[in-house]
Amino acid sequence: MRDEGCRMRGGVARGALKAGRRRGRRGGGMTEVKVAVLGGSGAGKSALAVRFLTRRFIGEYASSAECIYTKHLCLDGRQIHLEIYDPCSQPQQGKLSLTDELHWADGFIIVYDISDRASFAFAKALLYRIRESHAGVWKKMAEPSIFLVGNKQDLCHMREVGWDEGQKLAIDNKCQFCELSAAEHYQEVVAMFTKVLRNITSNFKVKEKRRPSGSKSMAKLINNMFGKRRKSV
Ligand SMILES: Nc1nc2c(ncn2[C@@H]2O[C@H](COP(=O)(O)OP(=O)(O)OP(=O)(O)O)[C@@H](O)[C@H]2O)c(=O)[nH]1
Repeated sequence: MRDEGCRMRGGVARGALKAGRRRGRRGGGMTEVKVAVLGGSGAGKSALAVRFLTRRFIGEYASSAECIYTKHLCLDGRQIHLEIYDPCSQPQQGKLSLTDELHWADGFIIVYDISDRASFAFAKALLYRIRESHAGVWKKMAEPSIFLVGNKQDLCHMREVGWDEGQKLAIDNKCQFCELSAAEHYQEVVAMFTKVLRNITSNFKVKEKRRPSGSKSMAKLINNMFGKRRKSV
């Protein structure tokens, strides 16, 4: 994967989520990929996104503003315009709406902190909400790509959530799983994001194959309308 720089758009994220529902192709042969990083407060959402984008772990991150980071990169010869949505502090109680996120994102990274059981319960609720929506309103849309991440593996001496619990939750929800530390495992963070991007772009390829191109479908329509008539004359 080749890195071609990144940019951050803060404050306007909610509006951008509502506006940016176009999927897949972007001008200039770019593929547009949108990933939402979700999880309980303090699970390490910003740390993961910033680590991937800048290689740095800076320790403290503003949690009062949601933002969308953008990055251009080249993956498997494909130019990608990546947008990463990082919400501000997500309350671990209350009703989960996620409507905008579900509509906006092509894929989700659900983060919990292995030293905080409440964050694991919240990750479970998020997965349930995504699955539930997909089975309902959005069932005609492509299966979203989901990666469950147990963060803060460097704090395993304070572990409250077992590796096997994370693995089981991922299997039950048909998603990928890993444990890592945004603080200490840069390569693992990159590998995880790369898997998410590969998964999403291969979903796009399946969709492209299934859907006939504009000109082909127009030809089919014309054929259906006039071809049959010609036969009967
Ligand atoms: N030890 C350790 N601390 C981490 C790791 N990742 C994040 N942190 C710390 O956990 C705290 C919360 O990290 P954030 O990235 O702000 O978490 P967040 O989920 O974006 O938090 P909110 O925006 O408040 O919801 C910060 O103090 C980070 O330094 C990690 O891998 N290991």
